[in-house]
Amino acid sequence: MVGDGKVFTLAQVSEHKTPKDCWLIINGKVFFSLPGRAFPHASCGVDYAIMISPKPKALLRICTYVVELDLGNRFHMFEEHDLFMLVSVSFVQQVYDVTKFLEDHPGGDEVLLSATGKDATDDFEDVGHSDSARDMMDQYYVGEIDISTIPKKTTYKPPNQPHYNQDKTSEFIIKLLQFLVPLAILCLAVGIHHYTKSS
Ligand code: HEM
Repeated sequence: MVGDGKVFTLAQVSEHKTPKDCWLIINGKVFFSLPGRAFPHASCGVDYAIMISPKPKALLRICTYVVELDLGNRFHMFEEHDLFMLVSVSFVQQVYDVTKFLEDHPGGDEVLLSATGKDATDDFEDVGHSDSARDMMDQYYVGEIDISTIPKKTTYKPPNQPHYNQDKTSEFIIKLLQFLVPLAILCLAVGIHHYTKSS
């Protein structure tokens, strides 16, 4: 189940990128429900796995994201048995209309404008915004984005390495010949010298 807000595509959000109309896509808030309990807001991110999980590897096997529940300013660390319930998690990104905030943003309006038309979560997180900054976000919330419309992050793949010959035998034979051939020539020369001298 996803929040009640309107769901936008990336293309729709990208239309709002001017100083008079500026929307941002931030965060990876998670909406999901556990049997009998509904948690409307939870933030997620792989970084939290390292921070909060006693068993990050086990956790990451179940779900790429780790969820940290915000229960009224108290953080709930998942117990191991909770993790198996993450299968029903839906990931959504919030859309914020920050037009009215542009002038007042302590980081300036340019950074906000440059963060439009894409998932600005990393930009937002890199700054290390305070809790009060996060609290302010709710007033600019206009909906959610359909994350399937956001291109997946591409990971760097090194170009294919040239195929090295693993068989070292031929290399060894060449080195051996480089040593044996001059030695054979030397022996032959010495032999000829002795033969001609004695005759
Ligand atoms: C709704 C979204 C946002 C809100 C409500 C917000 C709010 C704030 C607030 C209150 C501060 C003062 C410092 C703090 O309390 O953490 C701040 C600083 C800053 N913000 Fe944002 N911000 C938002 C989005 C962004 C985004 C997307 C970026 C980057 C592209 C950004 C970049 C910065 C920078 C560079 C500073 C200055 C940090 C410093 O000088 O130490 N902000 N923001």
